[in-house]
Amino acid sequence: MSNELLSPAEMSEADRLTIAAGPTDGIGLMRRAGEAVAAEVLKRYPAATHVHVLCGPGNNGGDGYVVARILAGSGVVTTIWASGTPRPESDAALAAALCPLKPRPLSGFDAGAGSIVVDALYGAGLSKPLSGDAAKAVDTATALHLPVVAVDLPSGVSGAGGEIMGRAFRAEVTVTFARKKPGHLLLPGRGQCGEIVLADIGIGDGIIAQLTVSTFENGPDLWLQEFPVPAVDAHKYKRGHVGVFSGGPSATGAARLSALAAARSGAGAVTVLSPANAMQVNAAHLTSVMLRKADDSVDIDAFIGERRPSAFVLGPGFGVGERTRKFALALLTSGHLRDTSTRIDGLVFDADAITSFREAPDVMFEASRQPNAPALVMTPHDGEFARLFPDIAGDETLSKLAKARAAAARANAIVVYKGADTVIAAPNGRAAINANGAPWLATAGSGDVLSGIVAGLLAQGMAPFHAACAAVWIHAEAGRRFGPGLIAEDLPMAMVPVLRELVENQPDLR
Ligand SMILES: NC(=O)C1=CN([C@@H]2O[C@H](COP(=O)(O)OP(=O)(O)OC[C@H]3O[C@@H](n4cnc5c(N)ncnc54)[C@H](O)[C@@H]3O)[C@@H](O)[C@H]2O)[C@@H](O)CC1
Ligand SMILES: Nc1ncnc2c1ncn2[C@@H]1O[C@H](COP(=O)(O)OP(=O)(O)O)[C@@H](O)[C@H]1O
Ligand SMILES: [K+]
Repeated sequence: MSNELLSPAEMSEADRLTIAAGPTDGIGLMRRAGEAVAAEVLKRYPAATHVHVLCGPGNNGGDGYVVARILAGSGVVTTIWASGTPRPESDAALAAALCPLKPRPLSGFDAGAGSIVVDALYGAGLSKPLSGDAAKAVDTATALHLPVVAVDLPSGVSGAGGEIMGRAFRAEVTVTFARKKPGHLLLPGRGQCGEIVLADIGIGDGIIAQLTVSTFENGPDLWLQEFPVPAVDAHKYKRGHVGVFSGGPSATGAARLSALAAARSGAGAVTVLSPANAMQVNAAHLTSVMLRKADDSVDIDAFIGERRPSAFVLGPGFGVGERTRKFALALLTSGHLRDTSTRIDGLVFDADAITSFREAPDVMFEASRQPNAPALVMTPHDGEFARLFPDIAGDETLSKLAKARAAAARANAIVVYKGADTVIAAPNGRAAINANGAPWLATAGSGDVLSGIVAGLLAQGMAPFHAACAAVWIHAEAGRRFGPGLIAEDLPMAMVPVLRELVENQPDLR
């Protein structure tokens, strides 16, 4: 697998383990890193008149000296602009010594039209906001509209969390090594990277395996093995039964969107659970999806007892308040109603089910921590996240990845922290960052569809973290492929070709 995302600390550990295992040494890794960047520059900009390589004082700068040496050796007019000098006897100092070009001070950086910038100022070691000559270099490159090739990360972007520290280069291409870093996928960092090229510099899969990485880029590699495909002798209830709670007569659409998505994602049966006064409205709009009255927890218990649902969605269009809290807690404590052979595989709390606990989030967390509680997946967008986890949301030292992890641990739930860079985090610290979406998904009801897909996959027995990851990826893929004109109603149908490809690519078709 190559979907692991390495923190700066994990990357330097990979570096250390590789060198310890031999035969590659530190300068060997640096040489391969520089060669990969130089090859990319030569391939992409064959007509460049002049390449300006900006070198920092650390190993990122060391990579830059290798790039400059290769480019100059290939006949490209090359200038090095250096900020500080590498620490004596470091790999970077050796790379600088092997480079025949005399560096000029970064303070004087200037470039003519047709030039290319190689940004090798700071990478994984960025420790404070860009300032002084480095910040000025960003401004100069931006003002001159120069194409930038970033080494490892655009300088100023945090590899751990994607934050922009002070200022950052906006690269056309970023060449990174061994594995991507979270900062390549999280916003705003992702927007600064341009195209990301992953170069093999000799850090093997065996080394990465020793790191026990817990952060991944979301994609089929992570969960395809587990993706549900019905067995030959399947019947509809074996494929899972999802219950989706509907709001009142003027707020029923969200639940139906969610229900349809649950059905499309492969649940064998889906029931909309409706207040008595919204039964007619729902009935007028449902065909394959079933309908049943659910006004209170007695109705919920009866449904669970008689119809053996395996997953529920609560929240879309449901309304904020005491009734929602009661329903949520009834579901979280429904374990006692089921024997282990027919337990509820999971709950999805979205929208109003999240907001309803804003005054007393601990009441929900307490219930979700009980040993019998069904697995809980929550799908907050930014606003909902801040209502349930105000202190985590407001902590500016935390990245979106760290926030999602902290929330998942506190709530004992899978947290799908939505947005253009959705993060899926589990209470045990595993997390995935999603990057296949598109802004077409920013349309009313899109989140309702997502909650239904999660429930559909939970009902088919996928483990909660993987169900959430798969749902987010499928939802994003469907929206991205559909493109302009997308509305939430289109998403369930747009999922079909995506699902087909997943099933056809499944390694273990039953
Ligand atoms: N770890 C690995 O496996 C490999 C790392 N390589 C390169 O090494 C880089 C990491 O090297 P380092 O750990 O030396 O880190 P960097 O070269 O990214 O930066 C470290 C240096 O910059 C200074 N610094 C950081 N932020 C600053 C700021 N805003 N203003 C002024 N000074 C600042 C630090 O004090 C330190 O001297 C990677 O990004 C990559 O380019 C490659 O050589 C290949 C192998
Ligand atoms: N710019 C974007 N790029 C990619 N995905 C996006 C973007 N904006 C929103 N989304 C996705 O669209 C969905 C919107 O959900 P949500 O905010 O709950 O909307 P609604 O409440 O209207 O259903 C989420 O899955 C989110 O990740
Ligand atoms: K850089």
